[in-house]
Amino acid sequence: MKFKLFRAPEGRNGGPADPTDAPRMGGQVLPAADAAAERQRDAAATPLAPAPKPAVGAGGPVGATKICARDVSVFYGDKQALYDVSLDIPDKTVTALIGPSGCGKSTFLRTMNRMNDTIPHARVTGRIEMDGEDINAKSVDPVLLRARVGMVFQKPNPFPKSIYENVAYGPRIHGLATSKGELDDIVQASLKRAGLWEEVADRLHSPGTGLSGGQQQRLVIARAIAVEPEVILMDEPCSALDPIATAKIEELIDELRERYCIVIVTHSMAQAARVSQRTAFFHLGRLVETGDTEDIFTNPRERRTLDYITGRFG
Ligand SMILES: Nc1ncnc2c1ncn2[C@@H]1O[C@H](COP(=O)(O)OP(=O)(O)OP(=O)(O)O)[C@@H](O)[C@H]1O
Repeated sequence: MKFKLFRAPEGRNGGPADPTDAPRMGGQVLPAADAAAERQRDAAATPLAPAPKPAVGAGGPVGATKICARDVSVFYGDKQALYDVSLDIPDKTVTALIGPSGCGKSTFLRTMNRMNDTIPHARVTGRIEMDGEDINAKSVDPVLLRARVGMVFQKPNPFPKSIYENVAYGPRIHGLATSKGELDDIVQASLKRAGLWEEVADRLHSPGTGLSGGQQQRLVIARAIAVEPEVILMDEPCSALDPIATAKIEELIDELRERYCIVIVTHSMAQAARVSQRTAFFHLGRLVETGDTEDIFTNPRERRTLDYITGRFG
């Protein structure tokens, strides 16, 4: 059962990955730049890149455009954090947002489910459409939007409730199950899809906070999946995890992309190369370049992208 994103119908208007692991793609070893991602250095502002062309990514064909951002700027009070970003995000694809610290990756990620609305003094201009609908329209209920565009944060944040309740909470408040049996099925299916079922099946009523960090992150992903999202936003989902837990989440991301549109912010060049089919490079609040991940890492158009992925700044 699906719930509606909009309150009323509206017309169409409009932790690092393993640091020893150099990014690899198509058998080619790419420049290791993860260490450099920790460093910061200013550089000149960059021109706006054109919207990306549909293309075939490293891991297979990318889907049709799911989210379309046009001329998106974000201000925190008087300070502008994002400048006229135009980017098409394809469905059933992992899109990685990369760039040095403070370049606006998380700010842009948050525009896609209106999380910036929750930040005092944050103001968003421009237009963002999901399936052709303006997500900032007055008729859009941000709570429903955030169920359809789920978010996973850097630090796993399970509710202080049982594993079962963590996953059941969303479907219950959104009325996605009509019986306890149906709710049980949703919980089980979500935990399975998040690759956690085998590990927690015998302790569903234990606290979610008692799980390991990697398990907690998979629980949070199960929680997001349980309300049938179409898009999953991930803000450095592995940065608090060890390499083994990171590898599990990366495998999971690869599986999830068959069903969802996934956007991931990562500081790890190796991770972006491993998990994404599309990459967008941000610098100083501007989108510098976007394209197939393989192209961005092996043959970037912009000098600044090359300098970043080869660790000349970060
Ligand atoms: N809530 C906020 N209030 C004021 N300024 C903010 C806020 N959040 C972010 N900023 C500023 O906006 C700019 C972009 O920040 P953002 O967190 O989006 O960058 P980022 O690329 O995700 O950085 P990082 O990789 O370090 O997480 C930075 O200058 C940051 O200081």
